[in-house]
Amino acid sequence: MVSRDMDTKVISRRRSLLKPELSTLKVDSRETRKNSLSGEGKRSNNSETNSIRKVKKCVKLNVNGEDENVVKRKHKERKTLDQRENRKKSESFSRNKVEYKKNMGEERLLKKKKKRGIRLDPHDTSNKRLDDGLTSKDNNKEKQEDSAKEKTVEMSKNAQFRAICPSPSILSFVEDNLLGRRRDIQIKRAGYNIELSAPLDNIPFSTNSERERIEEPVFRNKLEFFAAAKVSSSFPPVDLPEIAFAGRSNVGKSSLLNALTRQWGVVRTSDKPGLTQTINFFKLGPKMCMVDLPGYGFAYAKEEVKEAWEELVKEYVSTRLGLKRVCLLIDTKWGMKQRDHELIDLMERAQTKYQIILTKTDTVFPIDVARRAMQIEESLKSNKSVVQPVVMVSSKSGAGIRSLRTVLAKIARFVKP
Ligand SMILES: Nc1nc2c(ncn2[C@@H]2O[C@H](COP(=O)(O)OP(=O)(O)OP(=O)(O)O)[C@@H](O)[C@H]2O)c(=O)[nH]1
Ligand SMILES: [Mg+2]
Repeated sequence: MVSRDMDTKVISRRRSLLKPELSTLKVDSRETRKNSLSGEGKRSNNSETNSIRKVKKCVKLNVNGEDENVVKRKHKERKTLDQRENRKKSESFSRNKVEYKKNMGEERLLKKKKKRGIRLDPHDTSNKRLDDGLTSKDNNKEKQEDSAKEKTVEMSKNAQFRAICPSPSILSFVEDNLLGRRRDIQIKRAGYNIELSAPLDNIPFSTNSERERIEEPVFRNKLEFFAAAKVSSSFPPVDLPEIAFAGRSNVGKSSLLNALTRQWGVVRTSDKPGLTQTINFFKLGPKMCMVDLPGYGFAYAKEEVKEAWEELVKEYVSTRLGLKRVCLLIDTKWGMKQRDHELIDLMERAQTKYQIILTKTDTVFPIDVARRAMQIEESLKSNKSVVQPVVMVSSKSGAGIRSLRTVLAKIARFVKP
């Protein structure tokens, strides 16, 4: 009985926590007590225990006397709350991580920038980082100023070039020989067969090939290679009058030899500067010798090797006894360069006869060919060893080749062997 009373008491104490059905249970428990006091039989007693059991089934109490369902619910709620908090924390952590990385990256960049900004004394010669910091800025400024100056000089050079008025004789020569960049249709209309190699060098409509049609008999001879020299001691003995072809690398020296003799491929050519690396001697019949010189200036070769070629060329043009003329080849597009002037000075001092040949005339407009010829003729007016006029040619189109043959054939004619 005591235990039963205790149960009912606990139930009433916890009624606020219980569901509505519990209030009915409370009524039941009161009735049970009444019944028990009035001494009613076992039946009522049993019904009371049954209802308590029912309550016990619905409401499980834990050790502290708390309802387990409620505790569970609370626990669940706390758990979900905790999970939410954890998620928030992890999100904020990853966000922070990204920000941290960003900051670190910026810091590193700043550090790098700071490194570049190290100020160094420009007058301290022991300092090896003169290109850093302020000095580099100064250098850049200087460079920019220099390049701007160069540009203005270059521009004024171009302007000066465009202002040249070629003489009527030069202009008419350019037109008559179809020098300069021409369209195939124009060459065709002039009566030349554009299917032939170097068509402008041949008789119009000629189907006869190559050497037989050459107007200067000396150039109909076979071109024969007979010696190559890397040093002056290996120059061959002087037997014949020599005509040498000098100029910057890739200017078209070897190609011109082939075009003059219409013997394509006898002298090797290449679009890579620096192919001819020795002084090559070719016999052209019993009366003349043609000499192909290595080029100077830019070439695919080591610096010391190029210097050796240049020295060899200088020695040849200033000391060779049999040398009757140096054809100094100049690219029409680029004109004369520093190295060309150096060689001219040397030949002036050595009193070696030389003539300027403008090459690759097919790469520029006819008016520019005339301007370049005029410009060079004017600049060399006071020189003593130069042979005028400037000759204009194109080994590719054949323009001007016949005129050059005429000039060179005269040398062979008048020279006594
Ligand atoms: N468009 C055009 N190209 C030419 C002419 N003459 C030569 N070339 C080209 O220029 C390049 C160089 O010609 P080369 O005759 O080997 O020149 P090089 O002066 O002997 O050169 P190095 O032996 O290196 O000093 C080749 O690709 C030729 O085809 C020309 O009249 N017109
Ligand atoms: Mg060559």
